[in-house]
This record gives sequence, C-alpha cells and structure tokens, in this order.
Amino acid sequence: MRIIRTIDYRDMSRKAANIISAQVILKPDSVLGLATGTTPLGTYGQLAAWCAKGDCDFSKVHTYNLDEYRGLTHEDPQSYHYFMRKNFFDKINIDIANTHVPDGSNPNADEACAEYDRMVEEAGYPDLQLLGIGRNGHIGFNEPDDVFSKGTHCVTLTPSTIEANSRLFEREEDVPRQAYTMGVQTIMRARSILVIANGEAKAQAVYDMCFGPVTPKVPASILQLHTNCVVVADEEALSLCPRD
Ligand SMILES: O=P(O)(O)OC[C@H]1O[C@](O)(CO)[C@@H](O)[C@@H]1O
Repeated sequence: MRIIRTIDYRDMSRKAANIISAQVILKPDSVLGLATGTTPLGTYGQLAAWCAKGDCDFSKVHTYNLDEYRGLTHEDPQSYHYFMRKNFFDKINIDIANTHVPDGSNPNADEACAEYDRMVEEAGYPDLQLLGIGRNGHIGFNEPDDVFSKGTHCVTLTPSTIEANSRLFEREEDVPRQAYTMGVQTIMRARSILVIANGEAKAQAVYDMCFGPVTPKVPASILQLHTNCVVVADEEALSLCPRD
C-alpha cells in the first residue's frame, strides 16, 4: 500500500484526478470502477475541468459504479445513478451507454446482483477502482461483518452508515435501509485501487485500513493485501498514521 499525504481536500482531489487521468491517457479504453459519496466530488470536478479543456478524453472509457440504494429509480435525485450523472457523467465526454450502476430499481435482489456481476466480469474487471471509505471502514456498502463478501449482493445498512448518509436526505427516515453493492472480492480484482479520504472523521478508519489487522470487521483492511493500492489522503485523515 502506498500512502500519498496531501495538504487538504483540494490537493487530495487534484492528486487523485491526476492518477485517474494518467490511467485514461495510457489506456483510453480503460474500465474504471467509480464511487459515490462526498469524497470524490472534487476529483470528479477536476477531471471534468480537464476534459472540458481537451486534456482528458473519456470517449472510450467504460465505468462500473460500486453501489446503489435498493428501491430507488434511476431518476430519483437520491439515487447513485442520478448522482453520477449530475456530478460527473453529464460533465465529461463519456458515452452514457458505457456507464453502469447496479439496478436499484429491480426489487429482485438476486437477479439485479447476478446481472451486475455478469457485466463487471464481462468487462474484465476495472483497470482502476476508485474508493472512498466509510467511518466504520466500509468500502462500497460492504459493512463490517464476520466474513469478507464476494460478489455483488444486497446489504442492510448499519445505523452508523444511515446516520452518516442522512446529511444528503431531507430526513433520516428517508435514507433507504438496503443497497446493492459490489463485493469485496470483486473490488480486489481491480488491477489497481485508489482510495481517497479526507477529514478527521475518517482518521480512525484510515489508520485501521492501513495499519490495523486485516479483518472483515474493517472491510477496507483487506486492501493491505492488494498488490497495487494507493491511498491519497489529507493531513486530517492521516492524523493517526505514522509519518513515514
Ligand atoms: O465520501 P463519503 O460521503 O464520506 O462516503 C464514504 C463512503 O460511503 C459511501 O457513500 C457509502 O455509504 C461510499 O460509497 C463511500 O465510499
């Protein structure tokens, strides 16, 4: 695991965007695994700005998002489909047909998850997987558990995740209780992984991810076993980690 320490959120976003744009420049038809949440917003903004200037071309890129709330239509403003279009896809020159998010509108969880696994496998798994990290060490919506999850599956969100995500909803009761998420094993199949984190609220999770025992109680800790994983995080998120 390589850790890149940044001064602040802006610096983190720019460095992360640099890594993603290098991937796309070196392999224009890259498969990117993408994440939602507030952490990647600056990274997406930076990539969109470079794309508008003609410095980054997404026309041949295919994307697979990590997760989606169960029960929301693609047009629901709280859905991750909508989030990705609004914050990234509508701002870059990507072919929207090449973008994929689990189908939360399909109430048949087994069918929706198996179909998503089939698509990700057919695409050959991501060249680069972007990840945020939850305050409890979750990646995607893979919550702390007794075992590491495998493929895409339906999860019941923990109270801490519901509470953390309620800031994006009018009321906490509005946060969906379930989601479809890529499993940990699928995430680990990406050829490279880029984790981004900022702020003091993530400090314990970042420490546990990088220096704690590898355990499903901290799903992100398995990334220590990935051969090509970079963590780009600001001073606050790295405040519990040794400096070298
Ligand atoms: O970037 P945020 O908003 O702190 O969220 C962290 C993580 O939580 C999730 O939004 C899921 O709760 C992930 O997709 C994300 O990586």
